Amino acid sequence: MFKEEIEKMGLESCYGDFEDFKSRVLEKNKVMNLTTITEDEEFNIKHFLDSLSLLKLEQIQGVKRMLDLGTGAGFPGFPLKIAKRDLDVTLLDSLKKRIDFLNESIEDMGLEGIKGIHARAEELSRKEDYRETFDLVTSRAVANLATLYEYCLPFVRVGGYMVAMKGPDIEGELQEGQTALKTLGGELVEVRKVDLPLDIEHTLILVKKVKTTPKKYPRAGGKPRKNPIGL
Ligand SMILES: C[S@@+](CC[C@H](N)C(=O)[O-])C[C@H]1O[C@@H](n2cnc3c(N)ncnc32)[C@H](O)[C@@H]1O
Repeated sequence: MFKEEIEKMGLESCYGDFEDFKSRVLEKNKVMNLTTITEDEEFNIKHFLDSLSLLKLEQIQGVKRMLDLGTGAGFPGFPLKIAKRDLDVTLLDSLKKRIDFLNESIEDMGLEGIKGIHARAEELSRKEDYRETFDLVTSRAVANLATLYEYCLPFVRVGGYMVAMKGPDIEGELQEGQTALKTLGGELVEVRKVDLPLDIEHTLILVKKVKTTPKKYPRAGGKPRKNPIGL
């Protein structure tokens, strides 16, 4: 089923790389915690097809430099790089072992224009080389929206986008995140429902950066998570 789905997307030439990366994740998963999804087809759908659902957003087409924040075992950033070789991808996570695994995989697979960085989002976005420099910041399963806006938006250049990958029930989080979104210079563009095989329904929250983020954000000391803006 996966092969047919990626053929439909015109990505059949990438099939070998998807299989290669999956083997690496599953092999490493025996010695460290990378994913609870180990069954083949479930992995293909929940990790690969879900990550690739971002390509349905037309705003993604012109993106050159993207950051995947809280990438874990590389989702969605790694599959996006496999699918779009001209994309410059930074994979960010605060767990060093996961970033070490990703950098080893990048090297072994001979990929260029992709790197893993071990840091906390709130600290890295204060550095000049990273602040407001990305065309796109993605994030899946990292935090609630109000917190996530404070993690992600400082990295996005004005005119760029952030996409939060969420489950089906998102209304409450969207409401709660409104103050944070406005404070940090974001504007909600679209809430797109995505249907995946096995009747899985996910939601993509597409936000545009319309104004620069005030210098005092993100706040230090774990505040974005403990005390989200507006809550
Ligand atoms: C539940 S995992 C999700 C991983 C991946 N995005 C996925 O969907 O499979 C959340 C990841 O976010 C990372 N993370 C959480 N807070 C972070 C922060 N403030 N800065 C960087 N990484 C963070 C964690 O270390 C963890 O690997």
